[in-house]
Amino acid sequence: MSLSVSGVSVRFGAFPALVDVELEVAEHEVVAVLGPSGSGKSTLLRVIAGLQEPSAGRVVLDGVDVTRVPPHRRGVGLMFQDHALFTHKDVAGNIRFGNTRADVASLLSLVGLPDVGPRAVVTLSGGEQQRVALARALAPSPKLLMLDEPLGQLDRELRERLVVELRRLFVRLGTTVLAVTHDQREAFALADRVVVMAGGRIAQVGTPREVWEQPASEFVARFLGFTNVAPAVVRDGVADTPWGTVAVAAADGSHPVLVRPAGVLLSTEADDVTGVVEVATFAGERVDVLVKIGDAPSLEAHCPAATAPAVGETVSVRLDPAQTVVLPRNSSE
Ligand SMILES: Nc1ncnc2c1ncn2[C@@H]1O[C@H](COP(=O)(O)OP(=O)(O)OP(=O)(O)O)[C@@H](O)[C@H]1O
Repeated sequence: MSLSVSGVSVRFGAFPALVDVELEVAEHEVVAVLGPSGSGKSTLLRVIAGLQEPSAGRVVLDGVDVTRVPPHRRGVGLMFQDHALFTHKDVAGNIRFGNTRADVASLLSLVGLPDVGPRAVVTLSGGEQQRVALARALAPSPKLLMLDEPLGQLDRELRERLVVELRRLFVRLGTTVLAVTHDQREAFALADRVVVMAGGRIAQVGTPREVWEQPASEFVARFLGFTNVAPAVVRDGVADTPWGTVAVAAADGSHPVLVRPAGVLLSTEADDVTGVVEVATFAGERVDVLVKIGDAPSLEAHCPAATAPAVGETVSVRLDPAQTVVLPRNSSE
C-alpha cells in the first residue's frame, strides 16, 4: 500500500505538534521515523492510523483520501510501544484477538516462535512478547504496518538481533512499513529510508546513507550523534575551524562544519595544530579519544587501537577533507 501525507498539521491547544508535514511512502517500502522525544513521531503515526484527527492536511492510502475514514476501515495495522498483550489470554488467544480467523501457527512461525501458542503470555521473555505483539499486528494482513518503538523496551543486544529479523521479515512479506524509533542505529538497520523529525516538522528525508553522509542541518548532525560540529569561515576552498583548517568544496562565507571522528587524524609527528588527549575510551577495534586544542570544543577522534595515544599525550591534529561536511548555514533548528 502506498501512503501520501500532505500538509498535515496537528495542534493541541496552542501547541503545534505537527506542522505542515509532507511524506510519501511507496508500496513495499520500509520507512523509519526518527527524532527526539516530543518531536511528533507518534502523533504522525496516529494521524495516519486515524486515531488523531489532523487540524489540516490529508492522508491518502493507495490513492484514496482516508482523512475522514475511521481507523478500522483503513486497512492499516498498528503496534504500540507498550505492546499491551492481554495477560489473561494465552499467546494464541492474543493473536486471534486481532483477527478471529488468524492462522496462529503460521503467524507464530513467521516471527520465529512456532511452539508458543498455548503458553501464558506472562511466561514469555520480553523479546518473545514483542514478537507475539508483532504476530498479532500482522494477523489481519495489513497492507500498511505501523510500529511505534517496536523494540523500545528491550536491551540493546536483543534489539540488534531482532531488528535484523524484522528487516528480513518485512522484505519477505512485502508489507509497507512505517516504524517510529528514537534510535538512529535501529532506524538505519531497519529502513529503506529514514525521516528525521524535529519540533513537529520533517528535518530530513533520505536513505540511511544519504542522511549519514550529508545531514541536512546542524540539528540532524547532532541528533545522529556527531559532536564535532562548529562554526567555520570558508575562503577559497579552505574552512578555518576551531580545530585547524581543512579543504572543503563550499562557497566563501560562514558555515557550520562537521568533522566525523574517523576524519580526525592524530599523530606524534610535529605539525601546525597540537592538542592534548583528555579522554581515551577503549571500544574494541578502535579507541575513542577526546582531544583538547586550546580553547576549542573538545574534538572526538576514532583511532585504530594499535596506534591510539594515551591520556595526557600531546598529539598533532589534522582533519581529513573526505570526512568533513559543510552544513547548510540557515539550519531550521
Ligand atoms: N493529546 C495530547 N494533548 C496535548 N499534547 C499532546 C498530546 N499528544 C501529544 N502531545 C504533545 O505533542 C508533542 C509530540 O508528541 P509525540 O507523542 O508525537 O512525540 P514523539 O516524538 O512520539 O515522542 P516520544 O519519542 O517521547 O514518544 C509532545 O510535546 C507531546 O507532549
